[in-house]
Amino acid sequence: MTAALEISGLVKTYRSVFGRPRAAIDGLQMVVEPGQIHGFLGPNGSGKSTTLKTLLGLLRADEGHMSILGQPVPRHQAQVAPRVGAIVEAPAFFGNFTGYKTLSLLAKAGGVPKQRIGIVLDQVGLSDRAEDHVRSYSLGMRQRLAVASALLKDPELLILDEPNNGLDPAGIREMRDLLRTQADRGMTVVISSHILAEIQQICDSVTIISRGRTVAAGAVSDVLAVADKGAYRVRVDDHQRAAQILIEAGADVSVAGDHLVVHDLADAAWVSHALGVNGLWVRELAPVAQLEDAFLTLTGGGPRRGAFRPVDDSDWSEEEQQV
Ligand SMILES: Nc1ncnc2c1ncn2[C@@H]1O[C@H](COP(=O)(O)OP(=O)(O)OP(=O)(O)O)[C@@H](O)[C@H]1O
Repeated sequence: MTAALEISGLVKTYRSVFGRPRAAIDGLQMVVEPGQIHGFLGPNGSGKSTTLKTLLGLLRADEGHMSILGQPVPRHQAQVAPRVGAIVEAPAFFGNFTGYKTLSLLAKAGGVPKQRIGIVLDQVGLSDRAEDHVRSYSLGMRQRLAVASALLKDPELLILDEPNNGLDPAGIREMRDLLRTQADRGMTVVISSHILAEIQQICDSVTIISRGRTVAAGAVSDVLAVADKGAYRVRVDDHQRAAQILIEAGADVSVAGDHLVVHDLADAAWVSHALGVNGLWVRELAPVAQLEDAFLTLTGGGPRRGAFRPVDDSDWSEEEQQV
């Protein structure tokens, strides 16, 4: 089956007049199968927006191959554009226009039949506010209006950069249902997000990037299994002191919110013993099973040696590889 989206060996370097050239994307790989909801994840500055902008023809790549719905881009961008809906940067709406008028202008400009406006307003839950001015909309409602504008042409591929920004928990749930309904109808959805628990609930597959490179990709369960190897989630009352004890005892530890993740652990009992003899009692000790932990394991300080990396790491310095 033809991939909905395929990127290989993508390189994008930003050049400024004064500073050094900066490789924002450095050999990135990504494949999204049709009909899936795919999470595109990475820490701040890892290159997600640059990748999506390059894919959509807003930036020019230095190297690499990209295709959308089986068509190489940017060569066939004009042909695929009507089949792709995207929000990559928060769109600016006119506050004096109503939601309906905003969408009707966009529909007219895109040659979309008027009937689609009511349908998409309904899909994003804005029908009852359609005649209100956009300036009276909350951030979350503007976000939903943006998604409605991307859905207008009933695209085969929908690309959303941080679609849950500004949404309250109920709004996030509605967005999840909306995207799931679209995927069940056969639409492929790519979302970038920092809300990893949300991604874990909604996505069939993910690509995790760090420093412009792919560090893990595949079904959510497969990515968890890769990160899971030897990584344990540890909860204790005083996790700062626990981290200190474990690091002094030679463990590779990162702090993840209110708990620790201990990496490359051969024997989990070693942790409870090391903490127990120091008077700290372990409340939870479990293999990593949350995407958030997997994400930290895979991106903490950059790609880790031994983690699944379908890209060449020969140009990484020894120091960088060991972080
Ligand atoms: N116009 C630009 N000129 C120079 N450097 C840039 C430019 N845009 C982005 N960068 C740099 O490229 C790298 C990747 O940025 P990008 O915005 O793609 O990351 P991101 O993963 O989308 O981050 P975030 O999650 O914070 O939005 C960063 O180091 C950023 O500083």
